Amino acid sequence: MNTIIFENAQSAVEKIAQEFKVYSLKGYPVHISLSGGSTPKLLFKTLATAPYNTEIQWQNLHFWWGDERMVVPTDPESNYGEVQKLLFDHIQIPAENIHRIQGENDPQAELSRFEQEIQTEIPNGEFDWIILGMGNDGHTASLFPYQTDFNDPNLVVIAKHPESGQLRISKTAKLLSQAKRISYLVTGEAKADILKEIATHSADQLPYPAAKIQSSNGVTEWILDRGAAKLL
Ligand SMILES: O=C1O[C@H](COP(=O)(O)O)[C@@H](O)[C@H](O)[C@H]1O
Repeated sequence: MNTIIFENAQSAVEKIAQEFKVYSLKGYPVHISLSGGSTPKLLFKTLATAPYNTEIQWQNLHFWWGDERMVVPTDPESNYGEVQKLLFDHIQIPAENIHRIQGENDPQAELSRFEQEIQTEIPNGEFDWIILGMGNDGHTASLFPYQTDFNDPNLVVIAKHPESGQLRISKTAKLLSQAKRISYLVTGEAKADILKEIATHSADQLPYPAAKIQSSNGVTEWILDRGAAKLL
């Protein structure tokens, strides 16, 4: 397990924010996939403030999501809606650089539309950077333990949250693993036990998608704070 451990969550997200700047200065379009849930909110707030809000060349960055809940963007559950509120409303970024999953649409129709958008924009299916989170149950994106088909040949899939039944659209394990770089951002002591399990077992012994999904030909890293890493 390739871990980078920071003193606190703010230092961890600052590291990621600096990487956004590095990618944005490359001078060509860079495709970045964001995660949802609670963990990355601090990252989005940090990116919206100085120096990142003005130093990052936002016009070079294209934003996608690993998953989306099938809700309208104004719903607090919307992964896109949170980024819009915390980040996009505070920076200058061309609308065409934002490739959201349209959670307000019919799931089947949106699955096809979004898959087509990926194929058009990224024909080789290799995202430059995919930032993922991990739920307390070991899910990542909306790929949940015991219900994920790791051999699904498609790029995206309709998933159902195992407890709430909420419908979601998620990138598949196949598409995620084609990324040039995968960074799991995990913070807080609540995730310490599961991180220890992942660090001490081989992925095939575990049911957790977060343990199994890695970049096939690139880098996979775990960006952690002290709390999450306390049992490692
Ligand atoms: O449901 C989700 O959860 C995971 C982890 O979320 P967190 O609240 O524990 O940070 C997230 O990566 C995923 O995008 C989201 O839809």
